[in-house]
Amino acid sequence: MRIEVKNLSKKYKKQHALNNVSFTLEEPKIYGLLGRNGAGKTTFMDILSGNILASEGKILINGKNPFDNQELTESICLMKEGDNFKKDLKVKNVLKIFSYFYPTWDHKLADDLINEYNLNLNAKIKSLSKGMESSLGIIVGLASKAPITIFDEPYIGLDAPSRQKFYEILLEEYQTEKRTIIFSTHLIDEVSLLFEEVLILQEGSLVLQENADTLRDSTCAVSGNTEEVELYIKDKEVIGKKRLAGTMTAYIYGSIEEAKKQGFTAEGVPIQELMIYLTDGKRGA
Ligand SMILES: Nc1ncnc2c1ncn2[C@@H]1O[C@H](COP(=O)(O)OP(=O)(O)OP(=O)(O)O)[C@@H](O)[C@H]1O
Repeated sequence: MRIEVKNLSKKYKKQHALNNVSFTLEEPKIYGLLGRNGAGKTTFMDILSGNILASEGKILINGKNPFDNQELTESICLMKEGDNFKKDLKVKNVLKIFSYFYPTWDHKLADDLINEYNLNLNAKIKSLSKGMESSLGIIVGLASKAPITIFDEPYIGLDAPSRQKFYEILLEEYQTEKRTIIFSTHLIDEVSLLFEEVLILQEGSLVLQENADTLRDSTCAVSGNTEEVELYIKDKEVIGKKRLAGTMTAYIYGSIEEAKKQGFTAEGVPIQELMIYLTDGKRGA
């Protein structure tokens, strides 16, 4: 499904959670939506899911507005870090409700995942541990097979092996059937290999949208004497610069080898580091 975000803003009183954001998600991919606390990620995901209205601008999914549009909301599954389910329901009731709601629901996958995560179907949500409740969120998100599936830090309380299992199953499922998966996470190092495209929000604005392989393979951090680095990057595409006491690190699109040949210190830029750099309010260029 094609998602077009057009001049999207959301204001809470005077606070801009999103400020004139525009981008397009063209095709089914695994998108990483990154940004620091309060950057506007959850607000964006809530508007996309049709849960809240934008103050200005719009999101169109295949040309239509998701707010109050059942046909579209059946195609979108948003699982947040908690409070996805009513506390008095049993696990089996939750599965039944979501299976009715999503026409694409995969019963077999849901059953397999319930076994995998060892959940008791008769347990009430309020009796589940944080990790167990997170597992159920992951199970519902995956089994919904919704063409747009959104995970907003869904792993609170999940231990590392359980998260690893989730990433593996997500990839397996995605490889058998592509869908748009939007993943918001603070565990960037852990998840970044899953991403095919990365979007970074900073204080309500989009500061980067890029193919993840391009970020991994075609960006580098070049460090050295400020004047020499400035000269070297003059004709290059620069993502940003960081200065420190006569030295400079420039984040650029370019080859590590080439920069090394010129005598600079050069290394790849992990997505985590790029995110920190791009969202550092004090960065100086
Ligand atoms: N219901 C609300 N009422 C008032 N302000 C809100 C509300 N929801 C979000 N905000 C504000 O909007 C901004 C963006 O919040 P949002 O939850 O979208 O960020 P986020 O990127 O998801 O953050 P985090 O990584 O901490 O979850 C923040 O400044 C937040 O305080």
